[in-house]
Amino acid sequence: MAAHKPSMTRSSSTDSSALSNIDVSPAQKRDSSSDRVSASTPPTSLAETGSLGSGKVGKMPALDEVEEDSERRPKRVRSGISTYNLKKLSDAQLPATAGSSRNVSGLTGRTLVDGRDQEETTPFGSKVDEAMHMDWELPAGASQKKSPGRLQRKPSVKDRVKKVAGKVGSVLGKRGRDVLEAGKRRLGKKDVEDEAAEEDEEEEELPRWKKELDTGAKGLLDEMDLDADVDLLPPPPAKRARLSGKAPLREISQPKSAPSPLTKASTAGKRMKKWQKEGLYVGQDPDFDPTAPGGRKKLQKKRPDSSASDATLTGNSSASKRSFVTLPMFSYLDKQRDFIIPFDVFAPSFKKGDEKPKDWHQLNKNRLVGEARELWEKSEKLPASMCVCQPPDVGDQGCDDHCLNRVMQYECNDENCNLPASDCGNRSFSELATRMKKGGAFDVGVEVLKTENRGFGVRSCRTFAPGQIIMEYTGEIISEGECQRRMREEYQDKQCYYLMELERGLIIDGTKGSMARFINHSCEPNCEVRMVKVNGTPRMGVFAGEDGIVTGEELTYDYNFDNFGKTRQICYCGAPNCRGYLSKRLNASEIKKAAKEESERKRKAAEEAQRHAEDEERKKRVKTDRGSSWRGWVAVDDPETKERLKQEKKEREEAEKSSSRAQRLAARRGSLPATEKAPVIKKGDSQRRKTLTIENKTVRKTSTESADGATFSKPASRKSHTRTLSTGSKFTEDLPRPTSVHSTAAVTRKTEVSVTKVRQQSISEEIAAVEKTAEVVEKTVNKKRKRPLLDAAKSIGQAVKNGLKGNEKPQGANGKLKQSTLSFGKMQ
Ligand SMILES: C[S@@+](CC[C@H](N)C(=O)[O-])C[C@H]1O[C@@H](n2cnc3c(N)ncnc32)[C@H](O)[C@@H]1O
Repeated sequence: MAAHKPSMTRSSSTDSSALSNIDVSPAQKRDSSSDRVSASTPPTSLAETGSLGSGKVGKMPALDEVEEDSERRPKRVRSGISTYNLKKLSDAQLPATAGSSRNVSGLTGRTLVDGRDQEETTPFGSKVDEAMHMDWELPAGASQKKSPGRLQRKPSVKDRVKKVAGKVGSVLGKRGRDVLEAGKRRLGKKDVEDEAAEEDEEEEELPRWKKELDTGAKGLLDEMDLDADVDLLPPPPAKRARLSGKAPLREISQPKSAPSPLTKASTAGKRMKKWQKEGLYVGQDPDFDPTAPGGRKKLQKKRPDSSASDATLTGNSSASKRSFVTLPMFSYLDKQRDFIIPFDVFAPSFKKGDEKPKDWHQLNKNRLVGEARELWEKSEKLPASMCVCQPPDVGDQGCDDHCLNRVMQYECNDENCNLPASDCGNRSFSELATRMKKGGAFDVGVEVLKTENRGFGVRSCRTFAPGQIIMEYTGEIISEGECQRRMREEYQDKQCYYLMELERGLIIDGTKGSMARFINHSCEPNCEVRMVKVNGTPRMGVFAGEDGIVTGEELTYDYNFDNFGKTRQICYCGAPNCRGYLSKRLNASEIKKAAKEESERKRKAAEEAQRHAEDEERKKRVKTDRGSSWRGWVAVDDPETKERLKQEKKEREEAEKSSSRAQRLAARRGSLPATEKAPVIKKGDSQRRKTLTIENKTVRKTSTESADGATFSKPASRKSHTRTLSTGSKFTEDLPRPTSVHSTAAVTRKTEVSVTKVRQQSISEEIAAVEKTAEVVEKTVNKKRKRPLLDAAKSIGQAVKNGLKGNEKPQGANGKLKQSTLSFGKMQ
């Protein structure tokens, strides 16, 4: 079988990272096997565990392990699935060791090349073996018969077989077995000579399962409208989305297409590693470390162009320079997910139990509605443009910031751009179309998340370079009139609006629209939304901002609207320079005006607050001053009344000072409190008199009604009235000036009661003294006689006491005080 020995080494000819470093050279096999295994593994645990976590891709044991294992096992002939052993197909060239047969699922490079022990037992295998040898060692003449391109395709025959086998080893389900059988039949039928010719047919007639595997998860945007560039791509893959569980399988093949900016790297040079296409590294340059100080600067250095960045991110440039890539965004893992197994990392889509947006009709292409259609048709046709950009230097990207098309917001295409697509840096929507066509979660690169206080939002699940297109904002295109109508009639009760101006007079209503509708506002955004004319059609794209986007970041842009809804909405973006509201960013004069208005508003608010505080304070004071008898009158703020009362007080004070009569009375009264000094009422003060009159009446009434039942039931003299009145007046004066007349009466009543108590004490003392005197006199003067004087004194005293207690009327003729009572009156 010397002719079957391949003489070349293949290090990266397959899509799979697991298979990409398989060395089929027997000479080198043993020495470098372990190195190759590690080299084919992504540099962190993510890629390794991606396959482990999925549970669908077979575990890859280390080569030594496999060898040991095989030596221990007895050699056995396998049938069924095992007859399709890749060892056969790949024409093993390693020296055979006893019992080197292995389980298919334990795929390693060694497994693929060491299958000699089964040759005799598998005619099918030997056929394939022959075919494989033909691939590699066709005589020169034979190869010349075929087209020159054939030789280039030959490695892919092998790869494809390996892929199939890889699936057998990894999927291991009924489907896998069916596939295997189908492949077996197909291969078995064909003649070796014809096989290569049929490759192309096979490629076209891929069964559904193959398409699914090839395309992987369709992702979330299965209705994406693809523009003209899509024509260059092969027919779309399976219609239904296959979610992240299948994501690791997508790497198996790339769609054959004309080179696009995105696929350029993979078609022109090395193929992309799995970890570069799936997982948190997607879109990330190996040199890029967002956690390092100034790490983002690395992103900024890149050209603000998606195709350029994606080309560099494929690993062709810096990936090859480094043996390790930087770690992905751990914030993503810490904050958003439980880090259980890395498979979670590979499943950026919704998990069970996550809240999903309701009432979202996904619409991934713009739809003209109503009169917008007419407006659209009538709209000014854009003039054709042609950029004059020169081919870029090696490693650079053309159509940069100076590109005429770019400046005019036109996207370059083959008609309006001189450069080939691979050199042009102004084909964002074309790149987006390619990504969406692939449809995997990491190609789409975004997912919906539920935020704490802003409803739903959108988060990236890959890295985007500055200026790279992320997604398109699509929805129903409506006219302004229709927009007003919807706002008025349909959305009046809504919290969220999804309206965005596309062009003059045309608005995109994303209520039915793409995932971009969920992007929230931030006063310090990381994205920007721009209109670009693609083949003459205006489209709205969401682009990464100048700092780029790292995996796990929430996407935001500045809404910058005038009136988002009827009232201003409070902004919860949390940016240090947050404007506070979801409102427009203002220019200098508007800021000045707004600042003035704001300060005026603040001043008024402060005044109001001050007034309120004063009112509160005054109410409190009034309450305290008035004590428990206070009935809740409101203090009067009327300045006139205040002034008048002040004046009155002053007059009274002066009168009090100058009244000698008042002083005499005070001296005579002795025990009475000084505050009860009677003021002198000025003549001519009619107002004052009037007030006093009212008080006077009140006092009289009070005397009668008093619970204490004052015994002075004989109408009080003019003098006593004056005294009482003065007391009431004084008390009133001390109050914080309620103007109610009613208040004066109440206060007066209280005053009267307090005065009466003082008098009661005084009277009692007098009575006691009189009684004592009478007793002494009678004892001394006439012991034998009756004691009329003492009796009279006692009688009077008793009467007074009774009167004070209110029990009985005082003793005396007709209930009236006797003569002696008059002297009591004098004693006051
Ligand atoms: C276009 S929608 C964005 C998606 C929305 N969060 C949802 O759940 O559908 C705009 C609405 O989101 C909310 N929103 C967006 N950004 C916000 C922010 N920074 N602060 C508060 N609310 C915000 C507001 O209610 C706004 O009307």
